[in-house]
Amino acid sequence: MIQPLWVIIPAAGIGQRMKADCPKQYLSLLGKTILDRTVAIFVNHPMIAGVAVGLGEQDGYWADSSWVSHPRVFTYHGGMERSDTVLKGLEYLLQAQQVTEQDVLVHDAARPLLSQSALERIILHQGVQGAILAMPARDTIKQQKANGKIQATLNRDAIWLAQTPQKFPASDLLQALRNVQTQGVAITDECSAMEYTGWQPDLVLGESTNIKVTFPEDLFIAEALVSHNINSISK
Ligand SMILES: Nc1ccn([C@@H]2O[C@H](COP(=O)(O)OP(=O)(O)OP(=O)(O)O)[C@@H](O)[C@H]2O)c(=O)n1
Ligand SMILES: C[C@](O)(CO)[C@H](O)COP(=O)(O)O
Repeated sequence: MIQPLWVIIPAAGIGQRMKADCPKQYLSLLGKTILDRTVAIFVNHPMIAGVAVGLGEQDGYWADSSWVSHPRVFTYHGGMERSDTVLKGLEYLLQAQQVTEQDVLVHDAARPLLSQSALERIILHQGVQGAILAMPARDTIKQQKANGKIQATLNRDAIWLAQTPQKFPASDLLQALRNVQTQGVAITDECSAMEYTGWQPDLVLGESTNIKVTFPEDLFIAEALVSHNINSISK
C-alpha cells in the first residue's frame, strides 16, 4: 500500500505572458478558476495526503476559492521565483506537516487538466531517483543561433518536454533547491535541481492534454478540452 503523498502547487506567479488583469491562475476556465480546477485534481484523491498551495504575498484572490476552508488544503507564502515558492513549500511541509523522507509531488497551478490516470502513473512509478511526467517531442527540433538562424536540427528521438507533477523525496529536493540557489544556478523545474545534484530521474509518460496555460491562446485550448470533458474533474 503506497503512503499518500503531499502535493505542492506553486501558485504565486503573476502570469505576465498571459497579459490578463489578474494572475492567470485566477482566470475563469468555464466557470471555475484555473487554480480551483488544479486543486480539484488532488484534494480528494486517496493517494494524496494533502495539498499545499504557495500564494503570492499580495494574493487577494485565494479568499474566494472554493477550497479556502477545505481541511486538506493548506496555503503558505511563495517567493519571487517559482523555485523559491517550491522551496518554501518544502520548508512548510517539513516544519508543519512532519514530511521528511517521503516523496512529494510538485504540480504547476497553471496545469489544470492533469488526468487522474496520469497522476496515478507518476504516484505509482517505482523509481529510485525521482520521476517527472514528460512528453516525447512530436515536432522536429531546431536549435537557434544568436543571430536567429538555425544552428542545428536536434535528434528528436531523445527529446522529451517536461511536465508536472514532478516527484522527489522532500528532504532531498529541499537540499537540491537550496544548493542551486547558493550556486546561483537558474532552473525552471525541480528536476533540474536534482539533475544538478547528480540524480538521474525517470521520465514517465505524461499526456498532451496536460497543458500549461501560459499564453492567451492556451486558455482557448483549455476551454475546448474542458468542454469536451477531457481530463477535467468536473465540467
Ligand atoms: N514566483 C513564482 C512564479 C511562478 N509560480 C508558479 O509556477 C507555475 C508555473 O510558472 P509560470 O507558468 O511561468 O507562471 P507565471 O510565472 O505566473 O507566468 P509568467 O512567467 O508568464 O509570469 C505557475 O503556476 C505559477 O503560479 C510560483 O508559484 N511562484
Ligand atoms: C515546470 C514546468 O512546467 C516543466 O515544463 C516548466 O518548466 C515551468 O516553466 P514556467 O516558465 O515556470 O511556466
